[in-house]
Amino acid sequence: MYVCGITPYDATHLGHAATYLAFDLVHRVWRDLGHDVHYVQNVTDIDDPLLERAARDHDDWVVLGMRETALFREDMEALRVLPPRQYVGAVEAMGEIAELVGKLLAAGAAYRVPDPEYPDVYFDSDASGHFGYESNYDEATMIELSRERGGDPDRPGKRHPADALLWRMARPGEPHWESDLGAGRPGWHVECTAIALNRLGNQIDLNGGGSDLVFPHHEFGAAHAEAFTGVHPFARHYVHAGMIGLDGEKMSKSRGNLVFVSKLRAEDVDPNAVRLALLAGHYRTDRAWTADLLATAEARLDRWRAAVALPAAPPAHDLVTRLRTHLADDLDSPAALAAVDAWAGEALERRGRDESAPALARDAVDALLGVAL
Ligand SMILES: Nc1ncnc2c1ncn2[C@@H]1O[C@H](COS(=O)(=O)NC(=O)[C@@H](N)CS)[C@@H](O)[C@H]1O
Ligand SMILES: [Zn+2]
Repeated sequence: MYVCGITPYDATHLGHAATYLAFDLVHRVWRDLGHDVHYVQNVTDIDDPLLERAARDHDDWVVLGMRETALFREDMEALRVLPPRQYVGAVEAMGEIAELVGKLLAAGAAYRVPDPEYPDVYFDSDASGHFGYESNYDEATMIELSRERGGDPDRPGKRHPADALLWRMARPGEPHWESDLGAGRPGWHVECTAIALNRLGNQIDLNGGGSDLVFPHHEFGAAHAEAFTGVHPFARHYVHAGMIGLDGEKMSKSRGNLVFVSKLRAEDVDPNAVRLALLAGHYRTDRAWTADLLATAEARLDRWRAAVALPAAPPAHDLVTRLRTHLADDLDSPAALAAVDAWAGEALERRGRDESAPALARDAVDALLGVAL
């Protein structure tokens, strides 16, 4: 499983958290089924948005990235997200990224624009032979989203407007790395392709992220991999989580309407309540963060904790079965939470005589939902 990591600034807002919680459910379900999950995640610790934020705040971009990456990992641990087996920064993977770009260029899957000053390397969207299958967007949409999300469709000399940058030749004042391609730095998508291919192989089970990664990021991630390996599809499943909003707007760095996990933690909000609040909505649904959502989750957490503290309760075996069934049904966490509500309600109202039930319920909620009672 390759799940795209953060671009390390403005970490960790509740949108990030919701997306990593979605893939934490996948991770837990697969481990519950006995799979030895090889989970890899990157950190986009070199890219235009990070450099822009560092410049805005007169911050060193390396220090900003390290600080925010540390905060992100702390927040993930607080939310009881199981860590990936490998957590790889683009900067530390620079050699293998440049190597992949060189191979794509040598294979004719990439080209340099005829710009004598900056002959940047672009990927030819026709190179994989399957371009567009991941998003299924039409060309106009692709060009629009490319423009909105870091692409440069109007750049003269590109074979196709949406062709993605693979290697940006060094500009004055910009960080750059020596390579056979000349000094420069990588495009966004190829960073993830190199890190995933080199650790997970030519075909993976799941490539995941939020829905704003459908295009261009995961489309090109797939196309770069497939053009290089000839193996299609790169990922058997491309899974995208819905957007968390605030006051009707998507929670995003550009809008600055962010609620941070670390701020809630500093206000002594139990991270398990934050986790429950985000799991109360289906992972693919665009949904809002509200104070009410958190209050409801806190009450739910208290009730669940009271139930598992009982000396005995109704048997919890079919609760475990229900949790597994609901999560197997496209990660239906709302139904899973309702199943625990039902068991806890019965335990608190009518008690029960099974002395092993409270511990079984507690362990199942911990293992499958990641919530500590
Ligand atoms: N409001 C939001 N709701 C849900 N998920 C979000 C939201 N904003 C960002 N995300 C997701 O959080 C993850 C990290 O986003 S990010 O920090 O912008 N970083 C990146 O998208 C790239 N570093 C991926 S290689 C991505 O999967 C993104 O889709
Ligand atoms: Zn990525």
